[in-house]
Amino acid sequence: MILELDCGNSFIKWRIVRSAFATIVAGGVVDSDQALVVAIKALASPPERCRLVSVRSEEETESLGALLSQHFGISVMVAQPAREVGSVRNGYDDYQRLGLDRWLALLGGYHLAKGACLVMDFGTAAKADFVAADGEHLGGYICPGMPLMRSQLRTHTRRIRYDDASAERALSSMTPGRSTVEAVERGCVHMLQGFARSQIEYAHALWGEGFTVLLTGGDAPLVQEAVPHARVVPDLVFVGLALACPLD
Ligand SMILES: Nc1ncnc2c1ncn2[C@@H]1O[C@H](COP(=O)(O)OP(=O)(O)OP(=O)(O)O)[C@@H](O)[C@H]1O
Ligand SMILES: CC(C)(CO)[C@@H](O)C(=O)NCCC(=O)O
Ligand SMILES: [K+]
Repeated sequence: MILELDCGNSFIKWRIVRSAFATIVAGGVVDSDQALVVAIKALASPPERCRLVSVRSEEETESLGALLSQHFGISVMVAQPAREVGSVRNGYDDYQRLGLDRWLALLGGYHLAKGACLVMDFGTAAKADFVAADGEHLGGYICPGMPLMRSQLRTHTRRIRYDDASAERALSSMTPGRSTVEAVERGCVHMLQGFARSQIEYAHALWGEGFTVLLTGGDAPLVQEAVPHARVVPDLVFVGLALACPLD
């Protein structure tokens, strides 16, 4: 059993897979290291190995690794920046600066698309990355995701206040908002969808029709309907993690 972790800015996504590329046995989303330990302890059989990707600080990532080896006696393989993996070449001037969640998502995207692809990840931040047919990463874009847009509006205005339950209800439709919560929630979704559409336009200009669009991240479903031909792959970062950290 392999424990796989994607440590994002807001949440830790975890799952247990049977062998390197095989079946998913369990999985979940937690908001702290402690909650992760509790979730893994509740499993019928403990993991024997672990691989993870983190966009957190080195200290935070190390302390999570230490916690896992303390509780489960497993060694932890941590995804590292790379100039290339297989035929995919990191497009940053300084390859170490490219966020590892982006790097793994685009490795996974190219692996699945087997050709030119546009990979978009809608998490705390929204990210888009372009990989050409020969595996060259052309670079990408980063902007605030849904959680950051919404919290900026709530924090920097006096009269935007609403709870999470009404936010969820507001997204049952995309017609112009008739209350604050509808106006903000739907407005932010439009921002994400507009971001996605403009990336696709750019990909069209570069590659014509010959490319695949892949969507991932917790808020990918909010964008999906605006991008009818996209493939939604919730575990895209894990696909890349298996390629960057082979355990077999
Ligand atoms: N089951 C879920 N668990 C957690 N977040 C979810 C879930 N479903 C949807 N979301 C939404 O997904 C967003 C967070 O996405 P994700 O978990 O991909 O972020 P992250 O990995 O912490 O951030 P980033 O990828 O930018 O580092 C939030 O807006 C959250 O409300
Ligand atoms: C952009 C985020 C925060 C998204 O999780 C992450 O990929 C990151 O910390 N990246 C480093 C900066 C960069 O990718 O240029
Ligand atoms: K992520």
